[in-house]
Amino acid sequence: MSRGAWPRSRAGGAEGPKGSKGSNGPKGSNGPRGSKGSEGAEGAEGPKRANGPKGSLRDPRRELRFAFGTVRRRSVVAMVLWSLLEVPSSALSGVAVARALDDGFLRHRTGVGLAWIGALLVAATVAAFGSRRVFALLGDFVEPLRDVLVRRVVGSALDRGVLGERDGGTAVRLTRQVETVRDSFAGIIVAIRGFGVAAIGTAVGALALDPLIAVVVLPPFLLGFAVFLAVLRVAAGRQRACVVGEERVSATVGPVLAAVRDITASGAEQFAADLVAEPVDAQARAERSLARAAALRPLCFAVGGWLPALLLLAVGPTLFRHGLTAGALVGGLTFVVSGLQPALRGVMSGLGDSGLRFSITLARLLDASAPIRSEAAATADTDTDTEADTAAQADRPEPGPVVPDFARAGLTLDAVTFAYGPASEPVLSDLSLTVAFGDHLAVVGPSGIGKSTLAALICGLRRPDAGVVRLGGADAADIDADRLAELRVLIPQEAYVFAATVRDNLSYLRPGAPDADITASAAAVGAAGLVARLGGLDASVVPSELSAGERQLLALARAHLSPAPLAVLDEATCHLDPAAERRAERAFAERDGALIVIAHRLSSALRADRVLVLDGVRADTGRPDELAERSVLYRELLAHWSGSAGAPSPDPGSGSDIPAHPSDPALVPGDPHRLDPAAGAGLGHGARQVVADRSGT
Ligand SMILES: Nc1ncnc2c1ncn2[C@@H]1O[C@H](COP(=O)(O)OP(=O)(O)OP(=O)(O)O)[C@@H](O)[C@H]1O
Repeated sequence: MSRGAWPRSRAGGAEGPKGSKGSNGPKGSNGPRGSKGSEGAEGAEGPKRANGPKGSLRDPRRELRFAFGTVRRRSVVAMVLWSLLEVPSSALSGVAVARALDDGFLRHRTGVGLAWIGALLVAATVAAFGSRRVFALLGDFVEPLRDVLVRRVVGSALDRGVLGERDGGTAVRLTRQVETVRDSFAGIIVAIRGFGVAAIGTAVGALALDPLIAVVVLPPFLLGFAVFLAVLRVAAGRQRACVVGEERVSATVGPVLAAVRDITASGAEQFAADLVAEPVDAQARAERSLARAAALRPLCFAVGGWLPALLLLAVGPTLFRHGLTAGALVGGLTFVVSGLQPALRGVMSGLGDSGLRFSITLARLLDASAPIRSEAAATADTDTDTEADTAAQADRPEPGPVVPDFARAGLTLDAVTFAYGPASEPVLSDLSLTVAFGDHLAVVGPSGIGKSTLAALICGLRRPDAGVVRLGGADAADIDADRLAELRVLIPQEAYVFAATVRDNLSYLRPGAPDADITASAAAVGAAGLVARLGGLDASVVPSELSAGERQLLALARAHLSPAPLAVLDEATCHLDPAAERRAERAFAERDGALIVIAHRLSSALRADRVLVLDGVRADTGRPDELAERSVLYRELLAHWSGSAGAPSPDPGSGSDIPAHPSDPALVPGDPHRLDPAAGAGLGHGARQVVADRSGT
């Protein structure tokens, strides 16, 4: 038996195994949350790997847990429900053949025989419909995994960059490996699902046809599968040993070959040969051991796939004496040949090939992209053990799980400090802020001052180096991803839409939302016209055919519909014209909950109840009019914005319901280049003053 039966899966296929040593496992997927000093935080390349497998290479369950942890429960439920449509076809296959023979063709009742065959065709059509939906659903399984991995790889590369490590193309290679993981994960899902459908269908069908058939056919089938699982476990371990052995060989042979002239000159040939011999022998042993495991795979198929058929034929004459009909015997064989054998073959190839490729590539990927945390964060954590910090934590909430309640506790930032690297200046320092349920806060500040960083901290995407961000009273760092998604929604500047229906895009954060709610949210943010033009909720979205403004409108509608009480708009309306922006912001302000707008236009700031001005590491908060009086930076920003207020960037393709002409209250009607002093109504004194100043009145 060639070892090809257990393909030599390599990390990332063609890219080869280059991951780093093992790590102590994934600690989340959203950025730098891993523990300092994890082995995975070491460089991802080079001879360090010669030290052999650590951590993850010993435990494939880690990869499976990681992958399935990204799958939403509703996707699993949908997959199971659609798969159920395939069970009748599987169950009917043997039954229909048996009845067609016994009740139809063998009694010269052709019509009855054809009717059973017709019933089988109908069931197969229903099954085909179910399969189609199942394959369409595959994306819901694999895309979240890919997103999590890409975020992790890119985040890790950025963090390493900040720490001064050279990337050397690792991020690109790892990103390619992400595709390998995604495809092999899909292979695993398909294999497991197909096996389940065939096993359940055959069990139900065989019992319905004649329990004797089930008794003969199912035990060897399950035995073959059980043996395969046991062999798979062994093969996976040997596969890993081969990968590691290969790495040891290359790490040892490489330096020896590079030094061959010196070795010859110093007469150290024997020493060098001994040095290389051990890893080469170990590698050969690992390969032979893998080949032996590979030889067991056809045996498993023989037991699970062929033994049931042989047994059926062997005991057939005996069963006839117990009332088994010729049709039932043929039906039983049909179950074996058209149900059990393909299912076993599929699961063997899915778990044996895709499974091993998945497990090893993902293990490498997780290790090589293990999150690293800034020194500052690590130091902060270490310091928490000190007495001083114990005292400082006295006013933290009671220990124990806090159930976040945004309506009660809103958002608070307590003395938050954050820097992108240990050697970097903090972007935010000692920032405290409270946003209650119902608040509308605008965040303003010069470009690069830290507004997006603040948004990421608020949303729990980054963890402060010092201080704490609390959402609904709970430390955002302790809230799991699903709960976080229920608490806050972040709409970034680059809106994300995906190739699916308009409904899928809009209800992504609130699956199963009624159409009326989806339509209401679309209308509220000004996307109703766009939805209508696209062809309604069932129309397909082709992301590349949408303008940036149209993508923003869809993302805004999706966020508006989400159940999260806190909405954070990080320049999320920058591709809309001012009127469309005003409408979208108003929709969010009127929504139940709190709104934080990272403002990029004067009007956004003036509309808010309060404004947070970020100025270097300093910050000031107040009503727009108060700030216009006391904050030099805020006045400068207003002046800068009002100077360029006439340069709105309406997106002609935004599809907004609102005319593209800017009708912002702060702009002179018909003259987008000037501010309207009359617009001062509703604005504070300071803001009115600025409007008046800038409009020359
Ligand atoms: N991932 C990162 N790694 C290192 N530095 C970063 C990272 N992201 C942002 N920065 C730096 O942190 C600072 C704050 O960036 P941030 O994007 O939060 O500013 P901003 O106020 O949102 O800017 P803008 O208005 O231009 O979007 C900038 O100096 C930026 O270069």
